[in-house]
Amino acid sequence: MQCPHFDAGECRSCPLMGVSHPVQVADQQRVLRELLDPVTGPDVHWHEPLAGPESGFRNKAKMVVTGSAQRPLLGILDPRQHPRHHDGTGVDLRDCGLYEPGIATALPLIARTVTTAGLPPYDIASRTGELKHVIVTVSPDAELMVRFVLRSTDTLPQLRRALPELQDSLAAAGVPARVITANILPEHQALLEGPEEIHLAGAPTLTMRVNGLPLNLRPQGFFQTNTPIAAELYAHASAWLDTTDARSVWDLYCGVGGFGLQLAEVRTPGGPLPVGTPREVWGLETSADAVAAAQVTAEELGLADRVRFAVGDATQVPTTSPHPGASLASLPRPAEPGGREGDLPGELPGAVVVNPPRRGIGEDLADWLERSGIPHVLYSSCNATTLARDLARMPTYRAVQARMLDMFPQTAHHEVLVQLARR
Ligand SMILES: C[S@@+](CC[C@H](N)C(=O)[O-])C[C@H]1O[C@@H](n2cnc3c(N)ncnc32)[C@H](O)[C@@H]1O
Repeated sequence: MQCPHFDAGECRSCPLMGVSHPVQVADQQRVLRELLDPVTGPDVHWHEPLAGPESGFRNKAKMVVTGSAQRPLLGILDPRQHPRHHDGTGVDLRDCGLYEPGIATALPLIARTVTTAGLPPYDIASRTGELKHVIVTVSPDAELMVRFVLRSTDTLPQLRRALPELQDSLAAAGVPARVITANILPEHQALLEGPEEIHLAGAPTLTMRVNGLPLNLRPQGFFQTNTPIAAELYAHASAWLDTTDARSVWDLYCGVGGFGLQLAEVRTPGGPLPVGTPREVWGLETSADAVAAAQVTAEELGLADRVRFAVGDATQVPTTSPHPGASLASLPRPAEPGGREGDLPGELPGAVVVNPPRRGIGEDLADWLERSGIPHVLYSSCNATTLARDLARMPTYRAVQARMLDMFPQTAHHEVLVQLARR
């Protein structure tokens, strides 16, 4: 992939731009193995890395708005300036090759709305102006969620007046806006968004259809960056869990429920449980928006009797679980070698999926899992360094299989899924 902004030095978001994609993937697999092999040992079955397209894969654009209402720039603050002494000059990245085509189509139309509505971009040097960011997400059905991040509600009336024209133009371009919101971020801080979200038009959620599951995304909910690779990630988790006899699973850091909903029944033939065997799922997540959206999907799929999502801190799972008896003080003993789910004290699940942010699951949860007796863990990580650190605290688990998924081409980041089984 070639990028004029990278070549000009005006965007540094893609440090591997210019390195051929197969070399990027092979290098990352090598680095990953160097980090994990000392912890997991040699017996893991490493699948070939799974790569998708090297461009046009990002389903979300987070654009800083600079320039003027007449000539808005949608992109980033010029990275050649020092952040502390930045004069607010921006670089327009509407043509960034990483975005899915639906976003590339939408951005010029959204920029036109900035002009029509007369929204003055926020200027970080003078701390004046209103429009800070535009955040656009595109679904696999080519529908959009468009969010205007504003300093205050002052320009909301003029934005509202301009919306019908934006909606018409997006629909005519084949990328209808399913959700439009304003997010209010009053503080002068390097944050993407604030806590207050004002619904302006359309539905409350964007449907992200993944492997046939209608995942519901609310404005502040997390969604994996690269939809086709996310689909592969959930499908792998499903196939790998289907090699076990787990009939219940906890989805920790569940977001909008992608793992949990995919794992709600056995889907792969040839495993110990027949295809269609239902699983109990309990998901935990700190974002109330994401939990509400996950619960709606469970209800839409008719799974609400056995698939439940809750707001809570996964690192406190023993006390916030649906099994309050399983507090830190009354941890179940590890299963005996060869023990099965049914042998465990209490009502702990047959398997746990963890998919934490870059900081990993941390000491408390790793130690709890280590002592829990839970037979199977699927760890999906976007940071191999914290993954290796967490796995080192869980020596009772043996890594069975692992795969790198190329979620973030052009960068040194990737996703890795590891299946663990209690020794
Ligand atoms: C990498 S995302 C994974 C989301 C989801 N599993 C998916 O596939 O889309 C991490 C998620 O963890 C949530 N999170 C962060 N810290 C958490 C915590 N301490 N407990 C529970 N969830 C947390 C974030 O809000 C985010 O949705």
